[in-house]
Amino acid sequence: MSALLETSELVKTFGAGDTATRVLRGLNLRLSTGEMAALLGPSGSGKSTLLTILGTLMKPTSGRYQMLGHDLIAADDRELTVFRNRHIGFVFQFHNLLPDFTALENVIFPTAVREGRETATARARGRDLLVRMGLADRIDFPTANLSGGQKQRVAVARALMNSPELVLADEPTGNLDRASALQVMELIGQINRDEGTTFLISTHDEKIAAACQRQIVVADGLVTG
Ligand SMILES: Nc1ncnc2c1ncn2[C@@H]1O[C@H](COP(=O)(O)OP(=O)(O)OP(=O)(O)O)[C@@H](O)[C@H]1O
Repeated sequence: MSALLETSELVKTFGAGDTATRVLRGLNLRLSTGEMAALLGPSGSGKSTLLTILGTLMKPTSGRYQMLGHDLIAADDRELTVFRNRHIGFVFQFHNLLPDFTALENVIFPTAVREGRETATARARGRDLLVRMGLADRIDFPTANLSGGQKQRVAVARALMNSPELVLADEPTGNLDRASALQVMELIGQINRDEGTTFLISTHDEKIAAACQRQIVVADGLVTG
């Protein structure tokens, strides 16, 4: 499989002097197109830091990072925003849905804001994704009225709206019960198989990790397994 992204010798240090914390210590990672990988490691090992850097939301202190042939270290903020909007989707533990907006409005909202209008194509894509997330009968419900698992499935649909090559998920099932968590993972797996979307999913849960084809372990700021 071809490489979707590759990091080399990523270092991230927070702070300076005596209080400096070196979180990533020369981390090397390669993700192939179409992989569904779990990111495991003890609390504080640097998983969220790594996801934030891979999502181009923060630059490393040093090291190299390439995705789809782009040098994302050399890119400026404007180029990174364009790149991120086009190629990367995000799912977080706390989904940040707008509670008074319907499921469909939440899914298409970021795209509508970016494009300055809401198109029929976007609505159709949003509906299709919600149906695939098992939410056909919840499309026009305000998200305040949905269960935790349903909300997280809306968040996954929102992340997929622009057909990104990569979806980064930071403990997406962290506040769900086991059955809802496994259902979200099953639906992510279907999207991975159907659309070839690459997923990197941080989790503390071995069962969630086992639902992925690959397990990447981070410890002390390095990939150790
Ligand atoms: N902005 C920051 N400033 C200073 N230190 C930070 C900052 N962000 C993260 N850290 C530190 O970096 C280390 C790694 O944090 P990170 O959130 O990446 O770990 P994690 O593996 O995702 O942990 P968890 O599994 O508990 O979510 C921690 O010691 C944290 O305190």
